[in-house]
Amino acid sequence: MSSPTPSPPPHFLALPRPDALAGPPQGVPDTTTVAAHDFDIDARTGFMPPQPPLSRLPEQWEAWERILDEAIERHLKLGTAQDLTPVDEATSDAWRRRVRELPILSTTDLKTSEVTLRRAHLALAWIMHFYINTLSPTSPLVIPRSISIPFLEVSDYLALPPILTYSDDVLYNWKYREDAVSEGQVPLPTANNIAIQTSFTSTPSENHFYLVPAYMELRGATALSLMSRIMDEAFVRDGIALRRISYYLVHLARVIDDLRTILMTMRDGCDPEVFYHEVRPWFKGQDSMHGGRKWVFEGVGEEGYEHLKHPTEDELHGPSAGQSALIHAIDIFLGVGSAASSSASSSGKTGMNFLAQMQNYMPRHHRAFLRHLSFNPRQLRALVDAETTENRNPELLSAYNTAVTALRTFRDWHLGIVAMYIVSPSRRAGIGNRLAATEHLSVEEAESSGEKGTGGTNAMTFLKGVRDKTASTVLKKN
Ligand code: HEM
Repeated sequence: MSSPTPSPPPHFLALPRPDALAGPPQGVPDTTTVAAHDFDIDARTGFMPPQPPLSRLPEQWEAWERILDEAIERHLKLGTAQDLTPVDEATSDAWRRRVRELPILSTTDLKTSEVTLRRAHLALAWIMHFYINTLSPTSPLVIPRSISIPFLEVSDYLALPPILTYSDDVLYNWKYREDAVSEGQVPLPTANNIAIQTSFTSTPSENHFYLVPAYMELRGATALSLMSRIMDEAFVRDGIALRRISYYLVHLARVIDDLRTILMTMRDGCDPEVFYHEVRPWFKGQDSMHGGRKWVFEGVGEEGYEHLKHPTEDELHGPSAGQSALIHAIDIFLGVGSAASSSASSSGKTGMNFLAQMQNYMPRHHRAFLRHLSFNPRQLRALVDAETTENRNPELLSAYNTAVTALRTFRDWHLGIVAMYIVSPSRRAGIGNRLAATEHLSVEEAESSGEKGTGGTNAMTFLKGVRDKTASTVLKKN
């Protein structure tokens, strides 16, 4: 007699989340992200995870955590700092020597959990940026094998570039404030209960610099749910559905206005001088290096490491909020040319290609979401265009244009932030200082000299271009 067929296990989506450290039991899919099957977006927190990211790797990789702690506790100074003393240099030298002496830890067991991999990417990225940016402005930029090998492997598993990304300093870099959580309770993250886990300088300005975009991401959850509702109504597309779309679009415009208001709270806690001179230089990618020096990832091409590939130039831009999937999603949804046409495969360092390139720096589920959004067969702009011919549905036209204009205004104000945090401090610093040539040019000078943003763009020209593209997305009807 044959044995009875075992009853099917409960659907994996109904299973409890596995322990982030232990990973899922054998044969059970990893559901440690909220909805890895569904773009890892949470209806309440948007692109931010609804539970705090892992704050420390399991014991096996404690050496990375310890060396990162040490860099932070010793307040390592930038190799380009004007006030660098011989003691500072010796402290950084000793720390870098200890990094080189670390064993090459295996990354195989990290693969059991997405959240563990994320923490590994974060830890290794911060260590690498500490390492590179404490070097003197003329040193060769060699990332030692103890870091380069595991970092290239972890980045490969996550399909991310091996560099600090927006997800490492914002999305997965928060914890609950100690005074905000009572025992046994796990609240949702809000602007009132989160703090930052890791920073280069431990200054309030740097913490605030990461918190503001985190607050924006949380507010952005409403934008994502409005988009989803609008897409449902677009499917129905009758008179009532069009009226509802108008209503939701006006609501979306208000949410974008809120994002702008939150952006401007940057001024409440981030000092432009501290940001420009002490925080921003830590973000430098390969393209912002003094003297155009290239980064070398040790181990690549060596025997036993044939699986490692040296990152390309396009994979070594420093972190930028241009990597926030939220703003890209709004762009694509409203049909702003910049992002709507991006396929993340285009190359090139300037203009709209830059935004497409930035998608490669986003967590892969979010990148997949943007791709999904851009392939939506019922594109909103085309719908509004078609439904408002011959003066029909003026309410819909106006609602759509209100949302686009809110986004354009957001970008106007963002330009103001860039002026305040990059242009003005660079002017005050003067441009006589050639040592920090890439950091000390005004935007006008930058435009003519090719000064770059941390993401490697000719910052102001690029940002104005995207703002103008947004402005030209407004639908005009005669
Ligand atoms: C002190 C604060 C900020 C400064 C100095 C700043 C500066 C810049 C710069 C220079 C760029 C050009 C790209 C690059 O090379 O990195 C950029 C792009 C961008 N930034 Fe910011 N940024 C700040 C805060 C924010 C925040 C909080 C957000 C919100 C998520 C944001 C959203 C964007 C977006 C979406 C882009 C891509 C261009 C666009 O879509 O218009 N920025 N930013």
